[in-house]
Amino acid sequence: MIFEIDNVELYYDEKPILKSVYLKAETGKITGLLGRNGSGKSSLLKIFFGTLKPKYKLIRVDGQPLLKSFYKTGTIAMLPQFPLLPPTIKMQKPFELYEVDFGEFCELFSEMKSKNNQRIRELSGGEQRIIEIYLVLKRNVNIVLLDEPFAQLSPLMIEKFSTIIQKEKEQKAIIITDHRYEAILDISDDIYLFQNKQSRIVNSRLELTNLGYLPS
Ligand SMILES: Nc1ncnc2c1ncn2[C@@H]1O[C@H](COP(=O)(O)OP(=O)(O)OP(=O)(O)O)[C@@H](O)[C@H]1O
Repeated sequence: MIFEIDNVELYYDEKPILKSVYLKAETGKITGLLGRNGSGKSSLLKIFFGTLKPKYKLIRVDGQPLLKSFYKTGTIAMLPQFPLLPPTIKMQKPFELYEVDFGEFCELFSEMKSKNNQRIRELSGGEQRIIEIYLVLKRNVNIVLLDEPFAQLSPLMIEKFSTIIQKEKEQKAIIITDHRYEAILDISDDIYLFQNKQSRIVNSRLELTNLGYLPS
């Protein structure tokens, strides 16, 4: 499947944030978004998901315009920057809500198995994030949006999730943004740089340096 967002125009209090932004994601591909702080990456993900209304945008799925908020279709999942899970529920509960196999999770993350009776608020920030990323990635949807999944993860966890993301892309389109640009460059099939309120495809690390995103 091909997912496109086109002609995005976003203003906050009349201040332009995004202008004529275009982005494409495809089943079988990881699309990485890079850009300086405040360049509009999170806003674009929220607009795609449907929780932020811009002045203008057009979303197409396999060429057909999508006329309702994407999240209302039940075919998209998003990991926002902020915590997703209610703090008082027990760790195992959201697996039922998201219809994700808890046993498989425990096999992959054996260190989390003994914590299955703990409440979300009793886990570390990184442990909570591990559960959230896993749930969003494993949901039965067509497209997954990940906003800074790696921010609280240790290097080994970043590697582990990079592997899971690469496996999940076989059935899904995945859009990911993170300031750990090495990890993003490693796993992404396509990279967009957000700059000057616009998005552009970049093809090499040198281009990212020449465009002033990476230090020379
Ligand atoms: N609710 C809001 N009201 C007003 N301005 C906002 C709001 N949310 C974001 N902005 C502004 O919009 C711009 C883009 O923000 P956004 O969070 O999309 O950037 P980002 O590229 O995801 O940044 P970061 O990498 O730092 O998370 C920023 O200048 C920010 O100050």
